Amino acid sequence: MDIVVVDNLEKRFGAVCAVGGISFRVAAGQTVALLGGNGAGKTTTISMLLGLLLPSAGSIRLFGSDIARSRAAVLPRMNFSSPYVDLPHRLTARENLTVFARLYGIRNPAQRIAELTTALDLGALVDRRTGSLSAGQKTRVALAKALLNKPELLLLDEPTASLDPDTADWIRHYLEVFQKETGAAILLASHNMGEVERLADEVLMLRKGKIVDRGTPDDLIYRFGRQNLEEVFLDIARDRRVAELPVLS
Ligand SMILES: Nc1ncnc2c1ncn2[C@@H]1O[C@H](COP(=O)(O)OP(=O)(O)OP(=O)(O)O)[C@@H](O)[C@H]1O
Repeated sequence: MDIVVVDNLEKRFGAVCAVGGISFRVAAGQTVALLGGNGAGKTTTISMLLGLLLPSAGSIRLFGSDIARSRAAVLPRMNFSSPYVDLPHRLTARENLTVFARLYGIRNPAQRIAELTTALDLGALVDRRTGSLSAGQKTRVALAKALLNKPELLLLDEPTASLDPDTADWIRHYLEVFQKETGAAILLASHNMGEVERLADEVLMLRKGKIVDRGTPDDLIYRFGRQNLEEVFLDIARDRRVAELPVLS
């Protein structure tokens, strides 16, 4: 079952075309990754799926409903994590999680927070003020926030940003387990190619708001004749640089 159906989605900011007519689907239990350089349109796409930005054109269907008409019905079934959205600094991590648990109408917030505290190893952090946590610690609290309502659709913008390699690795493992247990659909934006290679069933290569290539990580690596996704990404990025070089007369 398709949880996300995006059709010809566009977002313009004045003269800037941030997202230029992209179409994709994410099925239950599937992870789709948005990959692209700085400014390619990943965050803008995620913001439109969350209903934080209105598309300039195109449509977004989530759980079979047009988000433009049924945002209130679909939002409780989804959640997101982004390093660009800070939780209030003066509250402890537990207080922040409790506020969000209440917003999501979770029946037993204390129990759910305890589960996530164990799962994400937050025991030493959860009663500290959020503003006093390191970037990597905040990332883990943000992930706990994203998992509070056991979302059927999880939007992850750089989910392992600022995490050391060991912590990032077990967070990825935890996301895999969560998806296996719940059948959640995941849309992931990441600059970490190893992460995308490991987690994604399909990769959408974005450049200047357009999908310039797509496929499974293995398919892309094979077609580009490369060893890994990082090399594929560099091929695509370098094409762009060549195309953007000024023409010398
Ligand atoms: N509010 C805004 N007003 C004007 N332009 C914007 C706005 N938000 C994004 N843009 C522009 O839209 C384009 C896409 O930005 P977006 O943040 O979606 O890229 P991204 O792929 O997430 O990049 P990064 O990897 O750097 O996070 C960029 O050119 C950016 O400057």
